Amino acid sequence: MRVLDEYEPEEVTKSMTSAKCIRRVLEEFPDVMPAELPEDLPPRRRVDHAIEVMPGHDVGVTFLVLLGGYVWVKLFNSLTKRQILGQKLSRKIVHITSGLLFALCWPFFSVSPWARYLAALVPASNGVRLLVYGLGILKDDGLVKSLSREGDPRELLRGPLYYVVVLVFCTILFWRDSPTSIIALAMMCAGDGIADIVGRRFGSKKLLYNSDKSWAGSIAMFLFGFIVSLGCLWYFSFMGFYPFDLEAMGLQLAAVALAATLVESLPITNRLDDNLTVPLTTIILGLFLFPVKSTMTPLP
Ligand SMILES: Nc1ccn([C@@H]2O[C@H](COP(=O)(O)OP(=O)(O)OP(=O)(O)O)[C@@H](O)[C@H]2O)c(=O)n1
Ligand SMILES: C/C(=C\CO)CCC[C@H](C)CCC[C@H](C)CCCC(C)C
Repeated sequence: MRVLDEYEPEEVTKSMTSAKCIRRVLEEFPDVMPAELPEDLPPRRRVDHAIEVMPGHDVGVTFLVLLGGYVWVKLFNSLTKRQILGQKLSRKIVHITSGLLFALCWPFFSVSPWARYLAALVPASNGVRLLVYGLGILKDDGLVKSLSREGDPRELLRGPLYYVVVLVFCTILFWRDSPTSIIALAMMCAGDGIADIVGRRFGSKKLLYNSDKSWAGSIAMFLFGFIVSLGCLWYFSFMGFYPFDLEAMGLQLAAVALAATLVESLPITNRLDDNLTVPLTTIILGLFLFPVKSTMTPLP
């Protein structure tokens, strides 16, 4: 029986996905354990190997992330109810953290083609929850208070609902195959979220073309959105999904962050919610600057 590194490179054709590679490796080397895989494999492939042989893995991860989302929002409900956090700040922290924490869970799903759809069930189920409480079918004052500006349940049907719809689309359309989805979520969650917090507090100098927005808020959005995008891209690169080359992508990322910041600053919020315009701008630009790649390159 050949050991792994006796695989001839041409035997691992370029068209093979990581799942096929690993399945072929497992067929050929059924007793290969992650510890015996070549040391220079990126961490992600070790997780792949383990996951490939664990049926029901994705269902378990989906359940854990769903539970995590419920607990996370419940935590801020409680902090708001006990007046430890103000309603506006609580809503913004949930806005900044929820979508990012959700995306950071993506690498723990398997390479199965169905993984993205299972993952999308998490924001989709939160969307159903927002509809049920936003339409008044059920009542939960704590949830409404922690996710709305003025405590009106119908507010859940705007910003928060658009937010989870964007999460569903980014998960299904892009998944881990392109940096675009990660950048879009970083700009929507971190960028738009920090603009509100910084802008309300330090935004005395308003923008010339929009007296509701400030220089401080927009500069904070650009800088924090750019930095969080870089951090997320580094994380997905560390997990083995695509290369992280600051020199190659830094300028393109700055251009995307600037475009999203400019769109957010426009006086169109009363008609078009930032939770739609910011990720949409990022995705349109990102598709040109960061082409969609296959999730993994075949094993060497
Ligand atoms: N570039 C920005 C963005 C926001 N703000 C401040 O943050 C407040 C809320 O910003 P806005 O974009 O209207 O909030 P949303 O993103 O719509 O968030 P939410 O709907 O969750 O309140 C603004 O009134 C303003 O005081 C700012 O100064 N500069
Ligand atoms: C108030 C919000 C937007 C308004 O601009 C954010 C709404 C958040 C959703 C109600 C909850 C989203 C939960 C995530 C999809 C899952 C998070 C899981 C993670 C492990 C915490």
